[in-house]
Amino acid sequence: MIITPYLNPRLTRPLKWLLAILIVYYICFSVIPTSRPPPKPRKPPKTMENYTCPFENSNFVDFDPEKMEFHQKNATDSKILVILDSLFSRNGKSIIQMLNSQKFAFKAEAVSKNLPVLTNSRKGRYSLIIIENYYKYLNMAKWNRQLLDKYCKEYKVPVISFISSKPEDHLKRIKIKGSSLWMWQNQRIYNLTVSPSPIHKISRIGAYRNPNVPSSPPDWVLFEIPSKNFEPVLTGTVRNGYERAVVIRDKGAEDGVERVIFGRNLTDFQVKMCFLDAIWWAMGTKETFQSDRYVQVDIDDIFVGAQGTRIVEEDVRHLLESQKSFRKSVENFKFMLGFSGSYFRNGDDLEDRGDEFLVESAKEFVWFPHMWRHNHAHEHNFTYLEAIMVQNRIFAQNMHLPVDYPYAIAPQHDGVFPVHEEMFEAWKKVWNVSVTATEEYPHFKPPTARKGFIHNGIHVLPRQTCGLYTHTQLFDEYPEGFEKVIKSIQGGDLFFTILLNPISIFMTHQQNYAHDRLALYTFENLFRFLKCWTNIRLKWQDPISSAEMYFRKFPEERVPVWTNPCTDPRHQAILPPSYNCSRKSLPDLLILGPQKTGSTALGSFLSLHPNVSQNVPVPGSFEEVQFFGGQNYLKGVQWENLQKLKKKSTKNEQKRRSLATFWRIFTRFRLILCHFLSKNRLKIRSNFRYMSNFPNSTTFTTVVYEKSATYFDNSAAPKQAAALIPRAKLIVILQNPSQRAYSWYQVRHLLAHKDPTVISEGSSLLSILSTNSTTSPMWKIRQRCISGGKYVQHLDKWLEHYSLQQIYFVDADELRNEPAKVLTSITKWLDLPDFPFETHIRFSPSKGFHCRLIDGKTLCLGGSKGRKYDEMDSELREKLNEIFEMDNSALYKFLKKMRLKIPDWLQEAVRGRA
Ligand SMILES: Nc1ncnc2c1ncn2[C@@H]1O[C@H](COP(=O)(O)OS(=O)(=O)O)[C@@H](OP(=O)(O)O)[C@H]1O
Repeated sequence: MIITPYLNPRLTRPLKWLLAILIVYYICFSVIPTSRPPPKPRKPPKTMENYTCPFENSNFVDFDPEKMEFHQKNATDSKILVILDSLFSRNGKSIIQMLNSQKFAFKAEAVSKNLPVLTNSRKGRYSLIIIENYYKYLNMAKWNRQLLDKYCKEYKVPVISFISSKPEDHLKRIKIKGSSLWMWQNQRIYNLTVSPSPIHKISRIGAYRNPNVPSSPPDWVLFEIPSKNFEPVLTGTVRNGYERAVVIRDKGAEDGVERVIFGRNLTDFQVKMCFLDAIWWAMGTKETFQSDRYVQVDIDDIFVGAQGTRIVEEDVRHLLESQKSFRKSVENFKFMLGFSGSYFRNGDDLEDRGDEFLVESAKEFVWFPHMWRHNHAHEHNFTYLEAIMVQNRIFAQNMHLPVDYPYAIAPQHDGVFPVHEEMFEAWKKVWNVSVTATEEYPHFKPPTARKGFIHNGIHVLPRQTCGLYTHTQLFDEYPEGFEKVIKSIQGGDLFFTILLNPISIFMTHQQNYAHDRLALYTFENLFRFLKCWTNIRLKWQDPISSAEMYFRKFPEERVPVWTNPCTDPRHQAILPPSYNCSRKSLPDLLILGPQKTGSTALGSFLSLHPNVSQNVPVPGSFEEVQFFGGQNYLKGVQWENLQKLKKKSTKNEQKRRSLATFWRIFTRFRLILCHFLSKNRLKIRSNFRYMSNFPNSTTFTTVVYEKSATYFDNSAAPKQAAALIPRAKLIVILQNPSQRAYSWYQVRHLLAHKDPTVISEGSSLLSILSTNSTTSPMWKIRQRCISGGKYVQHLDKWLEHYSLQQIYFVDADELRNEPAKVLTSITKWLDLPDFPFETHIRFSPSKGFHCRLIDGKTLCLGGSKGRKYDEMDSELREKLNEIFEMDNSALYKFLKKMRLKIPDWLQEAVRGRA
């Protein structure tokens, strides 16, 4: 017999079968569990004492909003001047945050030898002056102090200031310079009480507490209350029982200047509330001040969460009970539940029952959609997003979830800001969404600076956090201890979030309502604390009404302010992969104009430099991008992308519809399909529009410029440009405004032949300029004609956002007569290598202007630049010079003060009128 090294097939076949059976058995009974694991033990609900108001039974005078008083000012702009000790001081930062949150216009400056300009030609620039350090105010240079006091008296502008203790100073009782007021420093107080002062709006008069923290040093500053000329706003009781003022109002009887002086910084919540009251007293009116606060609590991802962390039936019952009891503090209160259907019944048995009970109680809540799963919008295209939204909608229909409002929240706010156009489009198509909320606009931090915006018909409201995340589930395991939650509720961040925002939309998660129900404790106690200490009325309203109210109150926020997503790590993380932050795609230089000053010539000469590139020509807007302050800005940074998408939408309408049906039928195979779709998702994604105007800018050694002569006198452009390209350099061309207006008129005059309603033929510039009726269409033309020449007025706006060092001024006459010289100076300023412009620019006698010399050919600008028309007659010149007299004089003073070169035409203009 031959023994082979191989086994006989008759033997191996049964072995193979046995092995196969074993594998199948293993898969069936080990990898795929036959039954769910038993529910994990759950934490019992925490039994903890709720907050009780220390003066619950005291008889305070009821707050009457009708009786509120506000400070009456003379003619001033509604703006605050803030003079800070330094731009980085802690108290200074708190002041700025408060002003930001209340959306008051303000100008903050570090204290310096020079006071900022306080008036313009007609009125005062500021209606409140906040000085961080009262000592600096008292010891100001005599002439500055006189100037400031005179301004405050004349315009009835109050001063708010802070005085702090000097721990090393042995003097306790000090007389305040120039006043009958005495102060005590380094004091400890045992009772802090809200005095009956008309300054209070939010603080409840009579409310008191012992603010003493045993370990804190005795560092309060207290004021003696000398006479009726002074009024205590907050009082403190010292050890021997004397009452002194912690915040005092100097009614101005002694020197005509009203002041509110704080003997404490903003670290104490009662003092901080008092500061809020004081700024509203100084800046507000009965119409603008509001004591109602709207609170919306969203429970995001109501079905999302790991097994063992989710809500059960008993938690849902408590949610319902709390909702009812919250209505006693918050009018109409309703929890808003955000759902992703894919996770329904994804917990253990108890949790699945919890999900079912939620659905059974659906009509008790307000429901809003997320995605089908926890999908990150920026990773997907319109088709995919639409499909998963449809799937979630089918879930809602099947479960009879009442989705009553066109409100949705994107998982992790992804796609809301930075805007992912395709998500906005899908939202509108599937859910008809008109309102959403995000924490990311303009940036996550600081929360006090969060804003809203409207884009593509969707109202985006600011969203707030309240410390209730998926990882903050239990009382005893709260990061940094439960004390942090208490602090936040009792005069901390959470308390102030409600005080500072007319509408607070809070994000919470379902885990916060499970086990020991941290969220219910948090809101119950927050509402109790607010009721105890403030006069505010808490209310709930649906998000659509909130959006309407928000943008009615803050209409200036309607237009979004686009920022560069590459400068914010959180935004960078949620950009489509096609967006490449390592590629330079924004300009470093803006040629602002104004119109008709030679900006096209300047740009074309600058482009001769090998290290300079320009935006690609844009048809239909005179080759200019005209993004900032224009219609293109409203379309968003992705507007071209959207147009492409829309075209595709109509073409692919049929295709998508059938895809949605396909989804309905084959939901079980969704993951495979997701995978398939995600492979194709890059097909219709493209770059941001504004950025795609700069395709040559692949290297960082190149200066990329954009020239839009409409920017200079556009009031929205400075803010919008500074938000997107804060480090950009700017060029402004200074042309004699009379000449500039005349050149501008030539364009209008030519256009008039096509549009007789704008300027009827024969309307001379002189007649347009002589128009007095501000309601006539001619007045509009007049204003547009002269606007660009009011240099300082517009420069003021640019200088609010850019430093003077970022701006280069070109003399238009010099540019016209000696362009190479001007260009060489600009090259130096831009830190570019030298370039022999003189060999590339040549004067063309036929054109009458300098032109580029390229490959031996003279290339002049087109017929619309450097036109031939009659000289201005002397009457018109005189009229124009008269119109611009004040503006020219302001420009002269400005350039002189800043030690900048004064163009010859300006020297002459000012001398001529002297
Ligand atoms: N080299 C050269 N070639 C042609 N034109 C020159 C040049 N240098 C300065 N200028 C003056 O520029 C005026 C047009 O200004 P802008 O380019 O800023 O006009 S626009 O606002 O962009 O339409 C234009 O105005 P008009 O003369 O009224 O046409 C010129 O006076």
